Amino acid sequence: MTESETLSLEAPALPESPQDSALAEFAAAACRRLAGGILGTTGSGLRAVIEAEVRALQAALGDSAELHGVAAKHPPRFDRRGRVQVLTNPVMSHRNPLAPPLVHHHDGDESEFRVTLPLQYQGPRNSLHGGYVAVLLDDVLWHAVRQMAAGVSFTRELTITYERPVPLFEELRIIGRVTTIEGRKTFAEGEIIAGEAVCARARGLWISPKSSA
Ligand SMILES: CCCCC/C=C\C/C=C\C/C=C\C/C=C\CCCC(=O)SCCNC(=O)CCNC(=O)[C@H](O)C(C)(C)COP(=O)(O)OP(=O)(O)OC[C@H]1O[C@@H](n2cnc3c(N)ncnc32)[C@H](O)[C@@H]1OP(=O)(O)O
Repeated sequence: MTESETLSLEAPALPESPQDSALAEFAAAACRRLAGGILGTTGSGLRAVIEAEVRALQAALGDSAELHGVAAKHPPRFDRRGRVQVLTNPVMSHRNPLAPPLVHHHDGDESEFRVTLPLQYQGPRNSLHGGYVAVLLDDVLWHAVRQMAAGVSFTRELTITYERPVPLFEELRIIGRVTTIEGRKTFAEGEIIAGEAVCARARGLWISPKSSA
């Protein structure tokens, strides 16, 4: 059980209604679609994309049936001091339009994301921007470390090897695993795989600050 799950049980009430949490994630999804549409269309196509999302948002704000029964994946929680906490992570949070909607699995010392990335992540034509390659690997390795190491650890060193372009528009497997734990230091490695091809590899070191170990 994560820290936030434990704290939410002690909380007297949720900081916003379940419908508003669902609305926030719906709005984030509309922002993602808009970002792809603004980059991927021009002229009348562009106007159609914008109009469709504006209409969808207006309908959702008007409490349309669209959101009934939809549970937010990352509703706000209370922390230990009773403050509202929103998951802002730009890779994981369903409430953050910058984060692609990915599926996360964890098994033993390994974490895996599955995601298909749209146009707004493009660097070279039809390929993922190299900085975002590092972002994804940093996050998946951090999740593997988080499961295995005591306390919260921070990325101290991260080395990326770009083997071949990471494709957009097809499902990627992004994998991280812990290799060694030495006191406050946790070493991890991983890769991004498209089909059968390893496109990028990462290895790095995470350190837990003295106070949190
Ligand atoms: C979705 C679920 C969420 C649930 C969350 C719940 C709680 C979450 C709370 C926080 C969430 C945080 C992150 C989550 C988000 C993103 C995940 C991705 C990860 C990141 O995006 S995170 C941001 C980027 N990151 C930083 O912002 C770090 C900046 N940095 C520092 O804050 C310090 O740098 C620190 C603390 C890292 C270390 O500071 P320090 O002072 O403790 O370190 P120190 O120098 O003492 O080294 C200790 C020992 O490591 C050895 N050592 C050092 N370097 C080495 C090397 N290269 N190779 C081999 N050994 C090495 C030394 O030789 C010594 O070894 P020895 O102990 O044996 O002497």
